[in-house]
Parts: sequence; C-alpha cells; structure tokens
Amino acid sequence: MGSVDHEKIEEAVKMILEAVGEDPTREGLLDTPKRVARMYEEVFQGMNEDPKKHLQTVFGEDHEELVLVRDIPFYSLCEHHLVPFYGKAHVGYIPKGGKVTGLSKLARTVEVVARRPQLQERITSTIANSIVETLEPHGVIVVLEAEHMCMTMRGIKKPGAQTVTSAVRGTFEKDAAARAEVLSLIRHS
Ligand SMILES: Nc1nc2c(ncn2[C@@H]2O[C@H](COP(=O)(O)OP(=O)(O)OP(=O)(O)O)[C@@H](O)[C@H]2O)c(=O)[nH]1
Ligand SMILES: [Zn+2]
Repeated sequence: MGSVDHEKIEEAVKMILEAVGEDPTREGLLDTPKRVARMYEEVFQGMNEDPKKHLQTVFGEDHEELVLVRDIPFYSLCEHHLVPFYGKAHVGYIPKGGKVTGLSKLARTVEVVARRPQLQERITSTIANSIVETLEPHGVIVVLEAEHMCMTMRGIKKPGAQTVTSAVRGTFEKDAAARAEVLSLIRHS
C-alpha cells in the first residue's frame, strides 16, 4: 500500500542532487532516489491515518483517576525545513464513565500524529484533541520535549536546546493542583 508517489519523489531527489552539483548517475547515488522515496513513505506514514483510529479501543474499566504514559519517544519532521525533530511525549488523561483505552493506543496516537510534516505545537494539540473527542475524559494533558535539528545542524545552531510544549484540557485547565501533580510525575522521568 503506497501512500506516497515514489516516481515523483525519485525525480525530485535526482533534481536536488543535480542542483547541489552532484552526479546522480555515480554509483553511490544510483539507488538514492529510490531509498529516499521509501524513507518518506515510512516517515510520513501517518499522513493518511486518522489519529483517533487507535483510541476507539476502549475497555469498560471503572478508574476515574490519572493514567499517564510518559517518555514515549517520537520522531517527526518540521514542516519548514523537512529535517527531524525528536524527543519524548508524555500523555496523561483522567478517564470518565469507564472509557479507558489501551496504553499502547496512546503511543500509537503519538506515532500517527508525528509521522507527517509537522509543528511541535500541532502534534501536541492534535493528540490532546483526539483523546478528548474519543474518550470524552475528565481531563487530558500532553507534554512534548524535543530537539529540532533545524536549530542544531543549521541556522542558529544551538544543540541541546529543548522545546517544551503542552496542551491541557478539562480538569487540568481548571485545577492547578492536578496539573502540578502530573507535571511532577513527568519530571521524575
Ligand atoms: N513554532 C514552531 N517553529 C518551528 C518548529 N520547527 C521549526 N520551527 C521554526 O520555524 C521557523 C522558520 O523560520 P523562517 O524564518 O521562515 O526560516 P529560516 O530562515 O530557515 O529560519 P532560521 O531557522 O531562523 O534560519 C524557524 O524559526 C524554526 O526554528 C515547530 O515545531 N514549531
Ligand atoms: Zn525546521
């Protein structure tokens, strides 16, 4: 199931190689356009997937207190430069009415949302909104910490600079103590 146009990517990669003064017919570069097309297929896999898809799996469990999956590694590509940004996502929610989802589904949602040309802010809020819309929980908190290679290998060149974004919904918006509790749990990672 190909979700990207391989032929078009291959053509474009050849053109970029030529444009930077390379010879796309030299041995080492011969298969590069094909490899890059396969790579884009993989790293943009989330493009045609609905982030809410995995959250439809719910168990009727009577737990109306915090569920937090922290330190979920993610890789994405910034939509401005198409270079990687990567780090950890922390996803917490307080279920309501027995709607509890599988823990892996929270990590799967992070994957679907990250695997497209993205902004860190948009990943953060899309994950939070997807959980609100499917599980209708008391509250959701999503925190992402990431290093952007467009700020390290080029441009301003500040390796180690971490960007932290958060999205809070429901209980966590109104209740500072609940927010502080979950943030301290995330910090202990
Ligand atoms: N808000 C936000 N900005 C991002 C993200 N990823 C990359 N950027 C920024 O996108 C901006 C694009 O700025 P431009 O001035 O259009 O591009 P540029 O000349 O390459 O910018 P410099 O990186 O400053 O050299 C840069 O400031 C990047 O740091 C992200 O996830 N969120
Ligand atoms: Zn960038």
